[in-house]
Amino acid sequence: MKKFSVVIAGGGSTFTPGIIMMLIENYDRFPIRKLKLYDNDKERQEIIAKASEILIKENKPEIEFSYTTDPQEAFTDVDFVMAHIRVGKYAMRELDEKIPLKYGVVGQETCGPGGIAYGMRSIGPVIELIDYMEKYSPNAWLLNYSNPAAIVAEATRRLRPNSKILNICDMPIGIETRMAKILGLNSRKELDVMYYGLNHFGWWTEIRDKEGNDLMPKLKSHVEKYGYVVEGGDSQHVDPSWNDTFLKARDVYKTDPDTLPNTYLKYYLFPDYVVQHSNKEYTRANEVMDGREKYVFETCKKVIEQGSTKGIHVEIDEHASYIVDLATAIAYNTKEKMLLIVPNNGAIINFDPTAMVEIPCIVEKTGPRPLVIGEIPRFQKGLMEQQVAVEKLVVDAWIEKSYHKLWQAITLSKTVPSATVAKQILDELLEANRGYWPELK
Ligand SMILES: NC(=O)c1ccc[n+]([C@@H]2O[C@H](COP(=O)([O-])OP(=O)(O)OC[C@H]3O[C@@H](n4cnc5c(N)ncnc54)[C@H](O)[C@@H]3O)[C@@H](O)[C@H]2O)c1
Ligand SMILES: O=P(O)(O)OC[C@H]1O[C@H](O[C@H]2[C@H](O)[C@@H](O)[C@@H](O)O[C@@H]2CO)[C@H](O)[C@@H](O)[C@@H]1O
Ligand SMILES: [Mn+2]
Repeated sequence: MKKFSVVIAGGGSTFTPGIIMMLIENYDRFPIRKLKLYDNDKERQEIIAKASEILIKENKPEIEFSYTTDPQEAFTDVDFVMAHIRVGKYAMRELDEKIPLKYGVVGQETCGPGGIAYGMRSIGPVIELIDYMEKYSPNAWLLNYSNPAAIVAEATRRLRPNSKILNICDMPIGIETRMAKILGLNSRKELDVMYYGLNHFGWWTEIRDKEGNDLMPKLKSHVEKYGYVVEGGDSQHVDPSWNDTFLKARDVYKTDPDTLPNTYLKYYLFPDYVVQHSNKEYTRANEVMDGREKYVFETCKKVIEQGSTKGIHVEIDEHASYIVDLATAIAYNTKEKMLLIVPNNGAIINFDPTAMVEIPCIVEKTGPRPLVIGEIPRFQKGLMEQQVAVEKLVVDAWIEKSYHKLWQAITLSKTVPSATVAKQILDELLEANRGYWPELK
């Protein structure tokens, strides 16, 4: 059996140790000969990397492990690049969230003005990853889950249309895991779903078991009362803000009881509620810095100090095994049905063929084959047209270095009440992002 060489770009990510444990756990179906970490922050990555080295030595010593900030070393001799970079790290995420909130607008990592600011920071560095990969390992695939995935995907469609990049999001996977719990099933893999939308902006239209039985009625009656809140929850969403997001799906669902919604639609359909329930001084970025980031880095430091994981629990991010599903679909032509962010190209008949949509695809050796969705209703079509225009305007703004296009993008976001407010937010984001965004004219 062929063994693969993998580089994780964004090696210093809080998700890296859990993903490495997951890769070790899934070694039998996805054998790895070489695993490299790559980051542009040497100090941050070193802590994660030194602990990872110990994890690998203890669990799969046959994997050759290394870490680097040198692109040539990182991208030479690789089959898959798994990318989860956060350009500007949590310090910039905090500003993305807090600046819009000052003006009474949703402050969120990927939705609204914060997501737009993050998109303007991420386009260049993700394109850079593609270029490194193509220069040093032209046959490799880039599996990207760096955010904001919608804007990044539109940028890669336009700027690197022939590159081997697949954009994927774990939000539907997380929600489907909850759906399986609601239904009393062991795994989301027992579900057969149809879904359409944009990234962080979509709807399930069908959920069946493998025998074809309709599971929507049971799910709807749960979501109507509790949203996606399930007994026991899950280990990744212990913070109150996540619970609120899963619960609010109850109201999002009411806007179209024919479908089941993605949780992040709450930012577009209930922005007033979201703002009222946000703390302007302490946002999700603060929660993550005080929670996940602190915990992951403290745990890694303990592992390094004692030179082993003895008595220290490093959780396997089994939820992230969708990345292995994707890699094996490409490597072994498994033809697994997966939700990916791909060019619409007629899959949604009554929608812009050039839009990047999130839809089920059969994933093969040569890449994804999107399934036909057909026509979508006016409500969803209207919302998606507005949002896709925002995403396209951001990419226009980045390519043309246009202040005006970026102002239009923020103005058009459903989360923003007027062009005046859009301009105020834009001007403050622009100052905060100097050095990250292209110089706008
Ligand atoms: N698509 C999804 O479903 C999904 C799910 C979870 C997280 N994410 C994304 O994964 C990313 C990582 O999240 P996190 O919370 O662990 O962030 P993090 O800040 O802990 O890690 C990101 C790492 O990327 C590095 N980095 C930044 N710019 C880089 C560049 N140009 N080249 C190389 N490395 C660079 C940083 O130094 C940092 O170590 C984010 O983009 C996040 O939004 C996506
Ligand atoms: O606020 P964060 O950093 O905790 O999460 C932001 C990310 O939220 C989604 O990912 C979730 C996913 O939905 C869930 O199932 C589980 O795996 O945890 C992930 C991280 O909490 C979203 O899909 C990402 O794009 C966001 O970055
Ligand atoms: Mn996502």
